[in-house]
Amino acid sequence: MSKVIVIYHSGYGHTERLAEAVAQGAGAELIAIDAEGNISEAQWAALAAADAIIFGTPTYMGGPSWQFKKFADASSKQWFSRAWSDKVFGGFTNSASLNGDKQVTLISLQTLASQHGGIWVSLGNLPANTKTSTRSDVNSLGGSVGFLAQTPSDASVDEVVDGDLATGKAYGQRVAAIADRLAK
Ligand SMILES: Cc1cc2nc3c(=O)[nH]c(=O)nc-3n(C[C@H](O)[C@H](O)[C@H](O)COP(=O)(O)O)c2cc1C
Repeated sequence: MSKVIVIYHSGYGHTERLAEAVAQGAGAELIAIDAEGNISEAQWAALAAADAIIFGTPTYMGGPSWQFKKFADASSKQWFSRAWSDKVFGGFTNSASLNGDKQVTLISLQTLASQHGGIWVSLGNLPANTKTSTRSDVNSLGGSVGFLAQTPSDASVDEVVDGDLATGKAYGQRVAAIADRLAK
């Protein structure tokens, strides 16, 4: 089985719950970027040994959190040595508004993966966009590039939307399955 890592930042815990769902689906190890935007040397080593890396961040002001961006900039060391080249990558983001400009965040995660020479995994689910669709459905936000989630601004961590958790779990499964296929 491939080694998958979900590396994420979460300021207030909502994105963390989604990261846990993605990791559950992927059978992945979780790495949290801390409040200063750092991870340990052991965690950098774990990323180097991974077959697949899934990035996660809340959308803050239409982009990744600064802590995630600090991690992304720090990965320029791995960029120089092509250490993450040909790994499988995925990404997700969560914001308060249905749109909230979070596609911009997702594209920045896809771009980061591409800078590293990675192989990006799309979401793979059809959108749930009919009259009978609800937020409990998989992919009710209608994403395709990666996994998008929306947590209302007044929702507690326990109130993260069930359909988003299901979408995240399915996305994690997809990234892990593709990493397994490429490892053969
Ligand atoms: C500084 C800041 C900026 C934010 N900017 C956006 C935004 O651009 N669009 C949006 O829809 N929500 C925005 N939000 C809401 C967060 O994306 C939302 O509350 C999310 O669930 C937070 O995830 P977290 O608990 O993992 O930090 C912002 C929140 C903060 C604190």
